[in-house]
Amino acid sequence: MHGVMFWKTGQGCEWTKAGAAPVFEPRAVSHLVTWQDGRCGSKFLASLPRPESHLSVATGFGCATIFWLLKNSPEFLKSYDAAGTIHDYVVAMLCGLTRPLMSDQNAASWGYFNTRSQSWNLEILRDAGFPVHLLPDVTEPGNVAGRTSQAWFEIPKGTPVGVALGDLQASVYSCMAQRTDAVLNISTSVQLVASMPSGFRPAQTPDPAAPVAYFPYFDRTYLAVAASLNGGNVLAMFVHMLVQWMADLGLEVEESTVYSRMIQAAAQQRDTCLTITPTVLGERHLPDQLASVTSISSSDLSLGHVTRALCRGIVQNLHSMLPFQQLQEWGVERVIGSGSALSRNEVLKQEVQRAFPFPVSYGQDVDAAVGAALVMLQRNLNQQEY
Ligand SMILES: Nc1ncnc2c1ncn2[C@@H]1O[C@H](COP(=O)(O)OP(=O)(O)O)[C@@H](O)[C@H]1O
Ligand SMILES: O=C(CO)[C@@H](O)[C@H](O)[C@H](O)[C@H](O)COP(=O)(O)O
Repeated sequence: MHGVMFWKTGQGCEWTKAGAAPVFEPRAVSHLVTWQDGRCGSKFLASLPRPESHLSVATGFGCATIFWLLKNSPEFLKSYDAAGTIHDYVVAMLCGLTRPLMSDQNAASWGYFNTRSQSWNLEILRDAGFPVHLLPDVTEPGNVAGRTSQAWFEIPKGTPVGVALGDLQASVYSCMAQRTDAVLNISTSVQLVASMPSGFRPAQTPDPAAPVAYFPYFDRTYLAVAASLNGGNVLAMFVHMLVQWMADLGLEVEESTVYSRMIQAAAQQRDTCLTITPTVLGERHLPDQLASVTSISSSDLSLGHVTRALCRGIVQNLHSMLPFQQLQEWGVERVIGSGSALSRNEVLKQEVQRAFPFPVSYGQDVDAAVGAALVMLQRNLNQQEY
């Protein structure tokens, strides 16, 4: 939802026949710059104008990436006249839109978008030389963006298509049954999310040092989100490191074997004094603070100790961003756990259960695609065109 890609209007894709059914293939498009992109360092971000928004701008956010390209690859930017998140691109191609349309959820994720006035910071951006023609039009999530211009995978031509939602908001919508639920997703990264009461309005100025951001949800409500950049990817890095060390030592081992053995070892090692702060990738609010290992004693060096400490560290890092007691103050009564890094790792589940002062349950259909479908069904069911 923070990422950006570019394309040429009218040449973004080509519809071809795959067997009997039409499919579209990308044509004059750029690669995707994702939320994980690290090209905008602290110095570069500090050189950007201050947004008129409650959300600050971090590396991997669409507008920061465009600013970077403007400074470092202006010729690249000149080759395109449309931009959006990758899901905005898909909607634009499906419907043959000449101008991309974006939900305020994705616009807020790009930065330089004011959720109160529902508008881009056009003046600030123009003054900084930003190519404002690349900013999509914005509409409310749940609105229809257009109709399919072709039949597509059994979906008939002329079917209404909703404007793309933020993937985080769509995942939350799929599983947050009540306002007293919080959602904890641990996949590549981690998000801990709680819903704010309907009258809640975030402060009007951005605070780059704040670990909790307020992302727009539906009907002018907000989600409080602690989005950590260090989740399952840290475990994946650890596994990759071990596999590489083994290869350097002349031994071959599959990553899947390492995952299962290390989880098994840590499951038997119920506690450890080893402390790992797992922020290998920094955090948006503390980009330069990297990972560390402390309290290393000779008795805590086994694979079980290290894996337990790593899993605990991921949960503790999240707690340092959004103390779990704060959730209690917001009225949270239950945590819904989701994400493949969590569902596949018993030790991470134990550490979550140990740290949260609430019951943790695991959703069956926690999925952005399910959330997007539910939004369109529930919010448009009574509209005339259905
Ligand atoms: N065999 C495994 N056992 C346990 N955890 C795994 C295994 N393989 C991957 N993971 C964890 O799941 C995380 C998410 O993996 P993946 O499914 O590839 O990504 P995503 O869910 O973000 O698309 C990885 O970062 C890693 O921590
Ligand atoms: O960064 C945030 C929220 O700020 C995430 O929602 C991010 O944009 C990603 O879309 C999500 O992390 C989902 O990706 P992944 O962890 O499943 O790879």
